[in-house]
Amino acid sequence: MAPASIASSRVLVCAEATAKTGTLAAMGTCTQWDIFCKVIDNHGDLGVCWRLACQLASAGEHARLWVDDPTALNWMAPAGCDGVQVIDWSDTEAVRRAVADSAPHVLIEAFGCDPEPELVARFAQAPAAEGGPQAWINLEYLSAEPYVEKLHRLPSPVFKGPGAGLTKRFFYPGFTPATGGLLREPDLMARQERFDRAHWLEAQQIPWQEGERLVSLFCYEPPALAALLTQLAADPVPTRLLVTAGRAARAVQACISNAEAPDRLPGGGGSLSISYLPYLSQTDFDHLLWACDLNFVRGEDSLVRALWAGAPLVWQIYPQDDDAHHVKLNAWLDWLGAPPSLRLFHHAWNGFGDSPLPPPGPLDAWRETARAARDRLLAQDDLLAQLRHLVRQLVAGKS
Ligand SMILES: Cc1cn([C@H]2C[C@H](O)[C@@H](COP(=O)(O)OP(=O)(O)O[C@H]3O[C@@H](C)[C@H](O)[C@@H](O)[C@H]3O)O2)c(=O)[nH]c1=O
Repeated sequence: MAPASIASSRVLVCAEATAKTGTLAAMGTCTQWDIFCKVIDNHGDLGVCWRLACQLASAGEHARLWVDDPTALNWMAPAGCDGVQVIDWSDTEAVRRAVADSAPHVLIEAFGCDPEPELVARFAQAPAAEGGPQAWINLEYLSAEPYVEKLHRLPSPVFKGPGAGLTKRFFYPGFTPATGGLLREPDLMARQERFDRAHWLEAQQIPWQEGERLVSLFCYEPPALAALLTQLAADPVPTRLLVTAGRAARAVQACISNAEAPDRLPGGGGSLSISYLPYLSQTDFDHLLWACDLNFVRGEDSLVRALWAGAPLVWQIYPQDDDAHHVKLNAWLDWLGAPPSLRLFHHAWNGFGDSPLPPPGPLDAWRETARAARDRLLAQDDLLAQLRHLVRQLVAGKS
């Protein structure tokens, strides 16, 4: 079951204002945004869509998130989000009610999933007096490859189905000013500054000792995982590895039980201690990244969050069959300005080539790289600001 996050209060505010002014569009704010999300595997699709929905709601918009499997929201967002309505897309009755309820002004299909045809029909026919269909956005995956700048904001006419005659717009998140940017809450940096690491670790019952290096691990099954564990266990600096729930924890446990030299791995002495974490809320996942001296992340959303954390980071990219992820990883390393040590480490961590995994670091240089990248990103508009700007331009016929 999804968390009960239907913000009737905000929906009412929208409805009352509409009655007074005649149109939602006339209000300039409080537009209804319907986001469609299919959970393929892992958590990134939902993680990104949930963040976007919450940021829209915080900005005073009405957001409905359609998701075919909302179960992960139970741990990702146990408190829900005021102003976000979750619609279980696999529930026929919920879909019927939501379609009958209202038509969106902005339709967002995340990662090329086809939105509910009946809602597309309502969207297409929305009368101008009610704000009309303002924009249909195809929100794409994140990449630092050059094609992103070329394709961002391009129109894509719809020829078939209930939306025929309308035009979708590609929206590409990205790392440079000519892309759609990255999701970032307006108060993110201020919250991070106020963060109390010792207090948070204690609240999570993580037995951290002063002087112990903290490393978070969120990964798939990296080929060099056993090598990393062995290195950390042999390092003179003590490390506490905070292993996230799910695939990362299973991968670590498999390494430990398969280890040829288990006496060098945790449980058998050495400098490495391991804490297995429960699934954290997205808010606490951020806290984890803020607390650590080195973050191993994966996929899409955790990469962005690790960039905002400003600590040294290592990315395991989502593997693709045709090895397209090699190009994607290198494009990101180029953008990052990764020093050779970080580049080499990424290649080994992601299983490119035969080089053995070097020891992580130097962490000071990696931190400097991460901070410089964050500064560049902070100087750019965030994804939501860019998305709203595009919608305003489309409404004004200027794009
Ligand atoms: C482990 C953990 C994750 N999370 C959240 C953080 C993120 O929002 C989300 C993880 O998403 P990602 O970092 O993107 O990694 P992912 O590997 O889960 O998702 C991936 O899924 C594939 C299908 C996509 O193609 C990839 O691009 C990528 O998005 O889960 C928590 O909130 N708490 C936790 O304890």
